[in-house]
Amino acid sequence: MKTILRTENVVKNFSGLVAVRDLSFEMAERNIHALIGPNGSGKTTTINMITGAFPVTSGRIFYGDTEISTMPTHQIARLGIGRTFQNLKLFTSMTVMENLMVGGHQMMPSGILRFLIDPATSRKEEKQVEEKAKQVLDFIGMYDLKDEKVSSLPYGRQKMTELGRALMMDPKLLFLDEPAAGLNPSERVEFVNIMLKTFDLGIDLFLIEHNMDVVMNICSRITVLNFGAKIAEGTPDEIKNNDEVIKAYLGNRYQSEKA
Ligand SMILES: Nc1ncnc2c1ncn2[C@@H]1O[C@H](COP(=O)(O)OP(=O)(O)OP(=O)(O)O)[C@@H](O)[C@H]1O
Repeated sequence: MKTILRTENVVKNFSGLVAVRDLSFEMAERNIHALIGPNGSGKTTTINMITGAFPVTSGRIFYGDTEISTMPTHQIARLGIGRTFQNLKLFTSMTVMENLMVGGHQMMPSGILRFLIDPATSRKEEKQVEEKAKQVLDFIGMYDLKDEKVSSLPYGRQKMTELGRALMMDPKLLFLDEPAAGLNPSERVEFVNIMLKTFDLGIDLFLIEHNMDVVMNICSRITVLNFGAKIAEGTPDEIKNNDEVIKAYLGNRYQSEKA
């Protein structure tokens, strides 16, 4: 199967602290892949390097055949890599619709200068972004909430808004940082359903997640970090039964969740 993402010996140092050490892994196309591990093991830092938010200290990252290790965030986004954040990065005083439109505009060629030079094209783009936002709102089941201020919505709806904003950027590969965190059981079921629908659209998913029920049920491949280093990789069954992963992270937690 074709590889969509590959890291080669990636390292991230924060003034003396090695957050990610010599990390090499591959993600195959048409997969839901998870990155798991204890708090502080380097998961978010890894996503930050892949999406261009942090420069790598050393090592290389490839999206398909394209090296992205030194590309700026906006260029990586334009290639088709999207993300959501552990601590939501929404404009809370704006409406749901406005937040989605900000996401859509980031992918449009026109900026404020273009509006001054060519207002007709800018208006056409505005209309396209609005149409797309309506489709995305429908897809995430939030059309009725489109005019609500984000700050007035429950956390589960805010998280869904962030997913919607990421979808506005037409990703081919979407990174989700702890999608299930903070959700109540029914919100979690709904979010998982939307993630699966997103995958069915042809968008590959890469999750950081501590909820092992979610990970074990929807992911086909899992990479495990501990103290910044990869300690295991495999299918959910392989990971559940890996002694090093049980010792470093899972303990009997997964067994007790299943009980
Ligand atoms: N900007 C930063 N500056 C300095 N240290 C950082 C920075 N970002 C992360 N770290 C450190 O790097 C290490 C890895 O952090 P990271 O957030 O990647 O872990 P994580 O596995 O995502 O944890 P969690 O599951 O708690 O989200 C931690 O020791 C953290 O304190």
